[in-house]
Amino acid sequence: MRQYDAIFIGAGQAGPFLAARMAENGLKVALIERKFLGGTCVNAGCMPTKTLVASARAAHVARRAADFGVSVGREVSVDMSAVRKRAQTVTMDARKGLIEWLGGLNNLTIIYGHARFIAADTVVANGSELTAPRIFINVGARPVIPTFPGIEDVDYLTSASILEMDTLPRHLAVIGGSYIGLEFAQMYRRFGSEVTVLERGARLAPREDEDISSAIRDILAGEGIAVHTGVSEISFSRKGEDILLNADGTSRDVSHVLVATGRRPNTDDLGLETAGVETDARGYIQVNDRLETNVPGIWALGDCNGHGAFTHTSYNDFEIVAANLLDSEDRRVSSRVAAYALYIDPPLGRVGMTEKEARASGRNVVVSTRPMSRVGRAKERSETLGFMKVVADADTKEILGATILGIEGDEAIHGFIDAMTARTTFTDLQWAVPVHPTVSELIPTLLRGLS
Ligand SMILES: Cc1cc2nc3c(=O)[nH]c(=O)nc-3n(C[C@H](O)[C@H](O)[C@H](O)COP(=O)(O)OP(=O)(O)OC[C@H]3O[C@@H](n4cnc5c(N)ncnc54)[C@H](O)[C@@H]3O)c2cc1C
Ligand SMILES: NC(=O)c1ccc[n+]([C@@H]2O[C@H](COP(=O)([O-])OP(=O)(O)OC[C@H]3O[C@@H](n4cnc5c(N)ncnc54)[C@H](O)[C@@H]3O)[C@@H](O)[C@H]2O)c1
Repeated sequence: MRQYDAIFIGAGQAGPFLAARMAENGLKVALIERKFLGGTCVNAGCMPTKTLVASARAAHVARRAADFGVSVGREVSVDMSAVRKRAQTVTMDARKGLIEWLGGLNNLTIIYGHARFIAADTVVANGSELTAPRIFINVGARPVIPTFPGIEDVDYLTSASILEMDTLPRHLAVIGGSYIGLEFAQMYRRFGSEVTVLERGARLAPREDEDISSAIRDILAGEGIAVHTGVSEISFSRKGEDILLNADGTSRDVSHVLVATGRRPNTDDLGLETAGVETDARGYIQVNDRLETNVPGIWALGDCNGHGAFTHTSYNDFEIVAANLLDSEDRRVSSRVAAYALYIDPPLGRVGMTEKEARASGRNVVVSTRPMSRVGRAKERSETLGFMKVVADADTKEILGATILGIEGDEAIHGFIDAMTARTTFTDLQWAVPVHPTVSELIPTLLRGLS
């Protein structure tokens, strides 16, 4: 039995940073990873996909070159092998950086293998038993594959396996019209594939407000993506080299299928029952506001605790636990302002409540919207699709949430993230003097629309 001060299971976007802090503080730490350091974000998530999104945007801009008075000479084509290589390079550089950094730390041992609890303070990995008074779980999540009839007979793709593609699909069907599905749908359309999106919900990105879902649909349909919502019965069969996709009685002959119907936590083969760690019905580890599980000495960070499904929320979990354990602070997950982006182009930047959530809260809600066609930066770049919207409490003047669907919306939303984190009222911001010509310059005008 090997004795440590702390054991980390999974090297995602929280564990390695906390492991490093502890090792630097002189604690003896084991970091167990069954695949690659950096987890989903580095190896099969944010980094490769945003690199691919950038390639797809380059193709899109090149096709629109004439709109800017620029000639590119001949028809734009995409070398999928070079596109894939570029994404792999970004991933490999990041992974290599982690291997060098973590591998060079004193007091930190990296163990490659699947870890499983055999007691509340003991795990087994690669046949060795390791014990520690503190165990941190950062095991992430994986794609959910619904039991569609015939799915096992076809070589469907997931968000991970599609990253290995180095040829262009003739026709890509995307099942699931949310973050993963929409990013890949637009990307492959821009690479040159025919793309069909099938979403079970009544609209795309069903968690967003209806006006946002509808604008997203317009953006994607405008690029020639076929969008079908409210789809309930999906089945598959083989048709020679192709796949016959049947959805609500309509058959489509497609060359590839991407299943992007959500993710589930990697908590089903972890021995959590043996350790006595509680999960909810969907397998998410139950934690309190300080990310402690019901078992003293065991914490859960990142996607597996169900309090966030993003790299920045996982990293913030690290910050919370590090502050509480190493810096004598009292940080809590409930003080986090929820924010994220959807990386279609133009992107969707989001923070806080949707309008629907704000109205359901029973507050006296005021809303202001402005189209991106009012933004100088958008006009100058000939990219005026989308709009911005802010939702506030008319009584307290609190900003409850904001959305920027439009060029640079993922960056401009940070004005709202910062304001909400600082609990600034909208009246304080209405007379800010922004820089011209930026996307953010319309924000004071947007806020003046609240009163
Ligand atoms: C296609 C895609 C695109 C995304 N894009 C974005 C984006 O643009 N922005 C964003 O914020 N988020 C994005 N995400 C989400 C983001 O990748 C995750 O939220 C982020 O990686 C945080 O995950 P984590 O720290 O919980 O664990 P992960 O990064 O998932 O890492 C968990 C690690 O644990 C390991 N592991 C699991 N079980 C065991 C075990 N029993 N023993 C040993 N090791 C184990 C796994 O191999 C893995 O390496 C995207 C996700 C996907 C799939
Ligand atoms: N930009 C980002 O930050 C980013 C990008 C990609 C992924 N992610 C993370 O990955 C997570 C998973 O993303 P996701 O898009 O797979 O999941 P999701 O849960 O966001 O969306 C899944 C979609 O599939 C639909 N769906 C479910 N079952 C279906 C069925 N049988 N037929 C048709 N449609 C069906 C759902 O209605 C939903 O719209 C997200 O929660 C997010 O945190 C983040």
